[in-house]
Amino acid sequence: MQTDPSQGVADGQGAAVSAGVAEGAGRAADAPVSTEGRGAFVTLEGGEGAGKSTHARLLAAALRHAGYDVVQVREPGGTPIGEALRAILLAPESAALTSAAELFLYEAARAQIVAEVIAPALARGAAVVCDRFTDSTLAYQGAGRGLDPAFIAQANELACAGIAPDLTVVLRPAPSGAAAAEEGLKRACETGEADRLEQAGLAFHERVNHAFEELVETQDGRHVAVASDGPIPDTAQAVAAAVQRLFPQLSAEDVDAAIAAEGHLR
Ligand SMILES: Nc1ncnc2c1ncn2[C@@H]1O[C@H](COP(=O)(O)OP(=O)(O)OP(=O)(O)O)[C@@H](O)[C@H]1O
Ligand SMILES: Cc1cn([C@H]2C[C@H](O)[C@@H](COP(=O)(O)O)O2)c(=O)[nH]c1=O
Repeated sequence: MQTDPSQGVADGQGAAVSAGVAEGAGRAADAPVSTEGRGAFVTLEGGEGAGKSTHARLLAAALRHAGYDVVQVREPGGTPIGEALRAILLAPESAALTSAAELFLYEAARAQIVAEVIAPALARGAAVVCDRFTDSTLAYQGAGRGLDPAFIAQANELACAGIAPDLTVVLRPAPSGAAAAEEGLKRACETGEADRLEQAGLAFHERVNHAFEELVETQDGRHVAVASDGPIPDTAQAVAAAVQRLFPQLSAEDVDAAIAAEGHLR
């Protein structure tokens, strides 16, 4: 379970991002991404323990080192209301929460962070790095809980008010959905008591991880898979390479600096 509630707005300085775009839109995987004057929006996705918070943090630090103005956030959370909803959603004591109630709480947290943090940051030209976003709802409440994906897409749209990620890095702690679920849960549960979602069972998490695989397989030009089954520095460089077309100033040296600052060894 990710317990650090300190993720929120943290601004760097310097160059605004000159890139952005509408969701999916059938881009080639290596095509440049245009953000039409606003900042760039990157999301990190994957099942439990995939490495999202580690790589959101390292990517944000590398981008700041490269001179970008960066806002790093997580979902659910990132605003006082969102963090309160996160506490309800993750508490094992919330076991009675229905799937519909769960969906609406995630969407409420999302509507809040989009309005309060993400939209204003993008409007001023900042880069936004977000740990989980709308794809998590499709994977967890759609594939995991069995709610209608078309309804979820509509709910996502309402909460996002026209904002969509330019690029999404899907982290894979193992090559297949089933193995990723097992390895990711093992990693996540090593770091503390399992939260309500982590307690949902292996079959649930296999469906979730399979759904992330399916999003990558759409080859829509937004979803990029990155293996997180090796050393953290290698994955950090691969994440940076995956988003480089949004951030031309970002270099391997910036990633090295972020890695060194966190004390990771090669
Ligand atoms: N290549 C890697 N990249 C990221 N994390 C890794 C890697 N290899 C091992 N790990 C370990 O996996 C664990 C989970 O990482 P992290 O908390 O970043 O994942 P997460 O996806 O944010 O988890 P959660 O879904 O529980 O919030 C950490 O203990 C981390 O050290
Ligand atoms: C955004 C979102 C998240 N979830 C789930 C996924 C995780 O189990 C938790 C968040 O905790 P983490 O430490 O950030 O991994 O919430 C979900 O089910 N639906 C969503 O839309």
